[in-house]
Amino acid sequence: MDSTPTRPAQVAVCPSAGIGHLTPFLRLASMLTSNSCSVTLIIIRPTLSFAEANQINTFLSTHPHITASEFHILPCEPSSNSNIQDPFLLQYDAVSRSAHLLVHHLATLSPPPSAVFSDLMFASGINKPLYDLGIPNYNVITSSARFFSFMTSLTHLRVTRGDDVVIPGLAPIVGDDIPPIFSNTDHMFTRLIETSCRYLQDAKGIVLNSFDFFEPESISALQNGKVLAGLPSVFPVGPFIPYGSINGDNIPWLDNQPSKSVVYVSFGSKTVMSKDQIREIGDGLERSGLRFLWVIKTTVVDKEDKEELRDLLSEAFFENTKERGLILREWVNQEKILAHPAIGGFLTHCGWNSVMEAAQRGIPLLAWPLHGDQRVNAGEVEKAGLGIWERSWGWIGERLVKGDEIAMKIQEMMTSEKLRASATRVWDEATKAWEKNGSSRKMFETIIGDKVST
Ligand SMILES: O=c1ccn([C@@H]2O[C@H](COP(=O)(O)OP(=O)(O)O[C@H]3O[C@H](CO)[C@@H](O)[C@H](O)[C@H]3O)[C@@H](O)[C@H]2O)c(=O)[nH]1
Repeated sequence: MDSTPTRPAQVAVCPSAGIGHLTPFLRLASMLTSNSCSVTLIIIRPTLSFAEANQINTFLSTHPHITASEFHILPCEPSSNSNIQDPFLLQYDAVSRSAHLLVHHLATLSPPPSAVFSDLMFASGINKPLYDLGIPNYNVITSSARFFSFMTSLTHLRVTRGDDVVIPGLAPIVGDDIPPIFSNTDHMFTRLIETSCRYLQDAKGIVLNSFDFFEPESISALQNGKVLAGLPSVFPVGPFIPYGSINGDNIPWLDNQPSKSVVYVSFGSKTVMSKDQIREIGDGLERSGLRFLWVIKTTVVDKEDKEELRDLLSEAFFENTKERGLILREWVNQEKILAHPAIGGFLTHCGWNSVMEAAQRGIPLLAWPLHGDQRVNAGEVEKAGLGIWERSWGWIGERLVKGDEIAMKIQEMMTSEKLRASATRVWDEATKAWEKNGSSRKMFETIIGDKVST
């Protein structure tokens, strides 16, 4: 018997910008370190938001075995042809333009990585060089399998605004669910996604934060090569496992609410909506008569000044809901909130992390997408039985959705026995995926096995 001790695999984990991309990578880093890998976390500098900086600090303090290595990206540049204002999109572009420098940066790590887990935004700069160096590189996809299928298809199909998109192996993607920017091939973000996906073939594998039960059609079409021939192996290993103790305090108010009675309302880390729409949500929550925990964000990046709550909502609203509602403006610990027994439903924009976190807890969702992948994600939520989606509301901001409509849908989410049962089934299946012989666990073990032996 070979008595040589196996050296732990040296893994570099490379997230890109924004909490929605950072969080799944921190979870993955934690999962890898719990499975005997020695992990170096690449930290993009500068970070855009306080939330990211805090999350990284807390993560590193709770994971002393993980080494951090700062990677300074090139400055953001205003987009020449599409007038992009969103600081996160500009940051993705800067990450992608800096990606070739990451290869040199990785080479300076000591010991050098024997495997890399990197965000799709790095693909154009690192996939080919790492392939040539014989270092297995797994591109980690932070969105749904279905939206990923759409992104990879941009390499060969033209999107016409409003038209359904037909992808082999999948039910057509409804035209209205695709953000209009994807019909503009010159748009910086469209080019970024398309170019990145061209390099996927040089990756060792594609890691998805999804699981077989949740997205059977897309996962199987990706794995069988129907979506795109030449893709490397696809590993659905979701939901990524939360590592606990992220920043954000306990909310004692929740402890005093009855089981499954509270509607949690939050639209992710960077959502902004009009004041009128915020007032209508307030009206909806008031009319619903339900308890609620509402996280209001009025800035795209949390470093900007906040609007006074009293300027957003009326005195009457505060008076009428003071016994049953709590509004928070700061960063909350969503992971902890969703795990709290008082939470009975979640009005969400369907950012994929929020979807997977709700799946892990069996929390019924009411989907109201804002942008990007979120309408496609909402469709997956509905199909899997985790939530309901009122398509007529459109994207957030497309039309003013009135309080009475919101109240009706929230009540449906909170009272439907059928929905609660199907959401509980999703919870069971998400749990099973990570049990011994579960689909995600087996996939994860395959990656670890491949990597250690490379
Ligand atoms: O106050 C807050 C707000 C958010 N979160 C966490 O932050 C993450 C937010 O991620 P997500 O729900 O995916 O929303 P976004 O930040 O909007 O995510 C971006 O990234 C996702 C993954 O690519 C995409 O699906 C989204 O469309 C895109 O907007 C989740 O883990 C939340 O639990 C908190 O803990 N506290």
